[in-house]
Amino acid sequence: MKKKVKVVAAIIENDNNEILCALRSPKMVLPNMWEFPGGKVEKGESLYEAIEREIKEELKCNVKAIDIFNDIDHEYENFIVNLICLKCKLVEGNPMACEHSKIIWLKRENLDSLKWAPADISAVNRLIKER
Ligand SMILES: Nc1nc2c([nH]c(=O)n2[C@H]2C[C@H](O)[C@@H](COP(=O)(O)OP(=O)(O)OP(=O)(O)O)O2)c(=O)[nH]1
Repeated sequence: MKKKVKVVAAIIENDNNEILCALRSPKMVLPNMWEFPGGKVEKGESLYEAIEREIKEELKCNVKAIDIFNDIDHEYENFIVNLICLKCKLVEGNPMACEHSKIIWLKRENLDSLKWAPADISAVNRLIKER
């Protein structure tokens, strides 16, 4: 049976209504694909705690998780991901790409110009239709 991993990812919007997109590095699983920054939920953590911790670790800034935007299971070749995307608000600092190859801010209508990790497509499509 395939292993299932629970992953939280942050949808962070700036004052110009742009959304933060992060490019996975060539060394990561799913190399060179775009994602919403985040990572695996640890034992005993709430989803909200997990995303706030992951963002601090990966982007060296503080966010507050507001609510769950999208929750889906996606089956990859070697594992199943339960990807939970949470809307988050930047509360302190500016995101810096420490583990990612790069991060960019994009308007909703341009989100589909990137090569997204397959599990992210449903959240991306919902965001594009959101307004
Ligand atoms: N962070 C993140 N991971 C995603 C997304 N979409 C998607 O399929 N994934 C997959 C890629 C990875 O297999 C898994 C997350 O693992 P990760 O490597 O980013 O998490 P982590 O920082 O906790 O990893 P680790 O090195 O500590 O084990 O979920 C997404 O939008 N954000």
